[in-house]
Amino acid sequence: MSFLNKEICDGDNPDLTEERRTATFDTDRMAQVIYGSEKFAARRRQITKSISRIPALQDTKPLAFMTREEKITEACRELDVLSDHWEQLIYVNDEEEALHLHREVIGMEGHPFALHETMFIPTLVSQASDEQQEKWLGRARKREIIGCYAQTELGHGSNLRKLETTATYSPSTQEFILHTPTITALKWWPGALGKSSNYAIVMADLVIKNKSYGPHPFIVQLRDEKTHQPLPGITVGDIGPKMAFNGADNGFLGFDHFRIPRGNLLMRHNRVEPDGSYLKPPHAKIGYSSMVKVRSRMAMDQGLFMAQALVIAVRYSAVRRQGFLEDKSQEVKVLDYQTQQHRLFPSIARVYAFIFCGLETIQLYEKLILDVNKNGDTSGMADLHSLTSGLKSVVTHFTGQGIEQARMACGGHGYSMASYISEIYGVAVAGCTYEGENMVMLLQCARALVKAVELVEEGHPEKLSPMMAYLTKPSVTVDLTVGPEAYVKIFQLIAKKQAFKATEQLHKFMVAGDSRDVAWNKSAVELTKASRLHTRLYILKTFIRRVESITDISVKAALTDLLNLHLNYELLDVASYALADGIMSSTQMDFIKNQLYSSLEKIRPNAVSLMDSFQFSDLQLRSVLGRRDGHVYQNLFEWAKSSPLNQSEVLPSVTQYLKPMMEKSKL
Ligand SMILES: CCCCC/C=C\C/C=C\C/C=C\CC/C=C/C(=O)SCCNC(=O)CCNC(=O)[C@H](O)C(C)(C)COP(=O)(O)OP(=O)(O)OC[C@H]1O[C@@H](n2cnc3c(N)ncnc32)[C@H](O)[C@@H]1OP(=O)(O)O
Ligand SMILES: Cc1cc2nc3c(=O)[nH]c(=O)nc-3n(C[C@H](O)[C@H](O)[C@H](O)COP(=O)(O)OP(=O)(O)OC[C@H]3O[C@@H](n4cnc5c(N)ncnc54)[C@H](O)[C@@H]3O)c2cc1C
Repeated sequence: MSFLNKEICDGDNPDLTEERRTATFDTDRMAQVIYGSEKFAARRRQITKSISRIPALQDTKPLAFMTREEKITEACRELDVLSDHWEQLIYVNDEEEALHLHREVIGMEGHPFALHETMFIPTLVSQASDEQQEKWLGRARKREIIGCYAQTELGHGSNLRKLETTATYSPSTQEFILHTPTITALKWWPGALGKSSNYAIVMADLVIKNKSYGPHPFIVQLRDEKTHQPLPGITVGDIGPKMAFNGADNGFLGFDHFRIPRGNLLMRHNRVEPDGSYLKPPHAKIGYSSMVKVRSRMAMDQGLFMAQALVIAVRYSAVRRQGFLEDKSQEVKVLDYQTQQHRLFPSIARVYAFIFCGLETIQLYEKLILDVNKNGDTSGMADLHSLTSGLKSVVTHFTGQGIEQARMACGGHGYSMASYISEIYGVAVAGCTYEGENMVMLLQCARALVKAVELVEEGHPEKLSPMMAYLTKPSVTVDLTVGPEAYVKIFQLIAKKQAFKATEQLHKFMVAGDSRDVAWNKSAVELTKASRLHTRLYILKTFIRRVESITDISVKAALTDLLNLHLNYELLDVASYALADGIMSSTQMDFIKNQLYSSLEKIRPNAVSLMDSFQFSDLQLRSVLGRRDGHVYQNLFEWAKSSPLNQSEVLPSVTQYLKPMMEKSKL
């Protein structure tokens, strides 16, 4: 079957054109599955087309050759152009369309609105009262003000209970006094805080009549709206260059007894009355909702990061020829090597799996916020917190690994910034740290798991949430040839065993006299293992559910191959648990390996199209190696020629140092 789009393929590298001819499915149809609906997939394409018609948004100097200041200026220039065209390009207030627009035009290196869209506005939506929304939300949405989310401090990021910034209520003036009592209390890391934002959501310890009520969100004006100068009492600046993400001005912030009105405490769920009396929220952690929101997006966002790296690596692997197989008259595409396929294809499967999870968790968050805001129903919070805590940790870890493999799969050229993979890697792995350090979040997920195991042990399995129901499944012998459900059963047994073992270890230390906290720490590695298995089981089940629901036969067939690869690869990856516990035999292991190798062969003809289906434009990819036309060598040469070092034949470093040094050596 051929789905070659003549218009697109004309003039492309013939090797890539051949790959596109062999695809067994329509990439537009696959895009509908990836992006969750026909409507959104079509809107993405429409937006991409509209962007391509705006000359001011087309390629400028490559980002790799820009200084940090130039990158920030360029991002702001693009934002300005976008704002002139905003209403033509996207439906106003459509978060997904806005994210796509930013991703495509400005890319992933950060920009002044990165936190405005992803945390500042969502915090106002979830935490501000109707009255407060009236005051700030409209202005924020119109971009009259730029906001960020200032929580982490120099001394504390993970342990929020120890944040030191205080917001002390003064009943006589009906104000909160924000203060940074020590150097470690300086806010440190918030994106777009340093130079761009003029407002921030500041998480500070609410203090009333000498009593601490823990971290609460406040909206704080940082800079004068006309001059952009910091307001008196505020110290703010950029924290300096980072591993990647250098288009963003992550910042520091200190307060010197800075006063804000009482109405600046976000009061949708809790209140401080004029006399200082405090009304509790319906759930103690409701103020953390913006973090849950970002975590619920991370499977999707990280999946898309890994997808970008894989589009580059897979296209390049179809163009790169090196070495021989049977035919000695022509070198083979490196994509034909089994090792190359094994390096890339399991990550392709993970990309799809992560994205399917992301589609689900984004919706779960939206539902939760509706339940909380409309009905005061907080019952879904604990489950979503534990699910997204585990998911963000597992997904970011594997995304980092997958991107690094994609880089190596491009050989030497992968190491060049022309590939853009190093930037994608640098940005993606920040996700292992932000929104909760991965180990810390795995341990949050483990709290829920241990509680669930304890319920089973106490004879209350009926109280388990559906996600934990597998903890009651009895051991069974499984015939792997029957299909995905058999893999799920084995995975469930492995995950269940580990959850029980880790809990047993915890209890053993407690019985021996350790406090729960100490016993917890002595069991922490085992607990994180349980969380990973639990989360990987969720990912696997989501992948299966999604593929089962697809109606397009050819898309479903291609994704079934990918799903089979995923099932075999994941099970093989955790086989040591299964072997140790006698859940799987070595014969079954051999079966899984053979299935895995045959999946690689099945996926091979669709590899390029599976990645083309993400429909990233060249503008978004920013990769010389990964361009859709596949003219890698010509483009690489052009790119190298544009290096600032090549703008003169003899560099000052040569005339100033190397020449005199060589002259001296002659004497
Ligand atoms: C957004 C990006 C999209 C686009 C991508 C483009 C480019 C990306 C590139 C760059 C990055 C761009 C943006 C990055 C933005 C980053 C922002 C940030 O990083 S903001 C700061 C994030 N900080 C954290 O995540 C801190 C982590 N720590 C915590 O969350 C908490 O301290 C912790 C660990 C949960 C503990 O909280 P604590 O208050 O101490 O609670 P306890 O331990 O006492 O637990 C008591 C019970 O409460 C439960 N709990 C905790 N949190 C929640 C919650 N949110 N919801 C529900 N329940 C919760 C906890 O599990 C306990 O339950 P049990 O008692 O066990 O039942
Ligand atoms: C690119 C980027 C963007 C960011 N953007 C923002 C932002 O917009 N706003 C904002 O407020 N913050 C932001 N942050 C900060 C980020 O949220 C924190 O860095 C993160 O939550 C981790 O906290 P930490 O730095 O205190 O790490 P630490 O907690 O100091 O981690 C150090 C080590 O200690 C371990 N550790 C800590 N506690 C425990 C525990 N209880 N049990 C076991 N191990 C533990 C960790 O696993 C880790 O190995 C950003 C960070 C980055 C890198």
